[in-house]
Amino acid sequence: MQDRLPHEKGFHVSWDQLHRDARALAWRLDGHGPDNGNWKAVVAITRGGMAPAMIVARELDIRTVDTISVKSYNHQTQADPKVIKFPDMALVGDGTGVLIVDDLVDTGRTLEVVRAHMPKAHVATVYAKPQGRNQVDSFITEVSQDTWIFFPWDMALQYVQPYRGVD
Ligand SMILES: O=P(O)(O)OC[C@H]1O[C@H](OP(=O)(O)OP(=O)(O)O)[C@H](O)[C@@H]1O
Ligand SMILES: O=c1[nH]c(=O)c2nc[nH]c2[nH]1
Ligand SMILES: [Mg+2]
Repeated sequence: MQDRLPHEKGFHVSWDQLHRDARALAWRLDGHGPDNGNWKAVVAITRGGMAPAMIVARELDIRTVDTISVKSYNHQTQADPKVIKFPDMALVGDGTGVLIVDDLVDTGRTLEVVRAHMPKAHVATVYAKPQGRNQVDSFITEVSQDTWIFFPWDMALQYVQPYRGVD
C-alpha cells in the first residue's frame, strides 16, 4: 500500500466548510442563552477561535465580543497552556450568559484553563476530539483523537501528485 498523500493525512477544512460549520454552531446556540434565549457576549479563544466567534456573533447578533489569549501549542507540540491576555472580567463576571468560542477541542487542556476563569460560561467549539469533548457544551463535528485538523488559515493550495504518479 502506498504512503498516504499529504491531503489524506488529516481533516482539511476549507474556508467555506468552516463558514458552514460555524453557522451550524450558531444555529444550535440560537435561543439557548439564559436571558430570554439571548447571550450577553462572545469570548473568542485566540487565535483559532476568532473566525468562528465572528461568524457566531454575526449570526446571533451579539455585538459584545472579547478575547482570551491562551498559548499552548508550538506547531504540533503541546506545552502547558497559559493565559496571556484576559477578557474584561468586569463584563464577563462568572461567565453567565457568555459564549466562549474556539475552533476545536483536542485534549481539553486549553478549555480547562479558560473554564476556571469563567465557570458559568457556555463553551462551544466547531470541532471536537474525544479526549476533550467533556470540556465542551456544544460542538458540531467530532473527529478521531489521532486526526490532525488543518484550518484554512494554516494552508495554501498546492499541487499534489496523482495516485498513479509518473516516475
Ligand atoms: O484542547 P487542547 O489540546 O488544549 O487544544 C486545542 C487548542 O489548540 C489550538 O490552539 P493553539 O494553542 O495552537 O493556538 P492558536 O489558536 O493561536 O493557533 C486550538 O485552536 C485550540 O485552542
Ligand atoms: O490546527 C490544529 N489542529 C488540530 O488538530 C489541533 N489540536 C490541537 N491544536 C490543534 N491545531
Ligand atoms: Mg487555539
